Amino acid sequence: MLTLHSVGYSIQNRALLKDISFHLGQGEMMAVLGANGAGKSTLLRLLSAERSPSRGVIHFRRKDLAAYSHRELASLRAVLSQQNALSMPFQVEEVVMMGRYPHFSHRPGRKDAVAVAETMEVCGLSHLADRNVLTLSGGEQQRVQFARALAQIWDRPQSLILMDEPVAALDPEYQQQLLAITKALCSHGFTSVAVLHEINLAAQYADRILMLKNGRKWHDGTPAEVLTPSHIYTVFNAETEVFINPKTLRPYVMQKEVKLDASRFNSLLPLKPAASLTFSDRSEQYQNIS
Ligand SMILES: Nc1ncnc2c1ncn2[C@@H]1O[C@H](COP(=O)(O)OP(=O)(O)OP(=O)(O)O)[C@@H](O)[C@H]1O
Repeated sequence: MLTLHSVGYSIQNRALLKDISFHLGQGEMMAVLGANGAGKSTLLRLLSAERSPSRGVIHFRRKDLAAYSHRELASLRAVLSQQNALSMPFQVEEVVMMGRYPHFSHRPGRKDAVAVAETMEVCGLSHLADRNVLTLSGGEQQRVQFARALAQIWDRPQSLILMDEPVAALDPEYQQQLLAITKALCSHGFTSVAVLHEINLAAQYADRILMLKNGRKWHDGTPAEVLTPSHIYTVFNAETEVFINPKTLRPYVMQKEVKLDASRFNSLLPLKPAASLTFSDRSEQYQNIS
């Protein structure tokens, strides 16, 4: 479905991605993990053809990604990016229908209406169909954008879904729901790549995890292969304990509490450490601040 051969991307002589190779098969659900600035969004921009690699080549369905027209790509892959903010008062249904623009020229047809109705139902948005999208909460708007992306490829199994931090604004229920929908689609032939910050959601849903560090591929494999304490420490500089869920055999990562250098930290704070203060000390200090 998707193959990267030694892909690199540079901007103003700075290499943001270096020598990345991997193959993603049809039906796979890949999570991309990495610290802030590791190059995850940049990689997604290359996979969506928003930007072109400076080195190497990306093959999508055995053809150079650069050889696809915009229209062809729009009917084969959908993108849910981090910046989706709308400024016009469209109705929710109209925004979801925007996903169908590549499929009709003047008016939406029956297939388009069905795709919109079905994706809104799957995403639990049917009751919001005629709401002004600007009046929705951040999480609701994110779910509308997810439905728009799904509507774009709804009737095209074998398509690719690319998502950059799709669950960042969602509550726990909808985080699970969005990834469960994506996983269900992958079991029907779709393929997906999602940039995630939530390690345990990646562990729970992804077939495959790609870990990036400083623009390089650091680890690539199943959640159990990739999510070890030493790999996580190398990539995130975070101390963790990893347990295996006996039912799913998937890892569960527990982060250890971070201990700050107390003497240095306390010297930077405006107040004395709370433990050494009496109540009257504290109220006096707060009064002084206000
Ligand atoms: N247009 C640009 N010009 C210069 N540097 C850039 C540009 N775009 C991205 N970068 C840099 O490239 C690096 C990778 O950025 P990218 O957005 O891909 O990281 P990320 O892994 O998605 O990070 P985050 O988790 O914080 O979203 C960062 O150091 C960023 O500052």
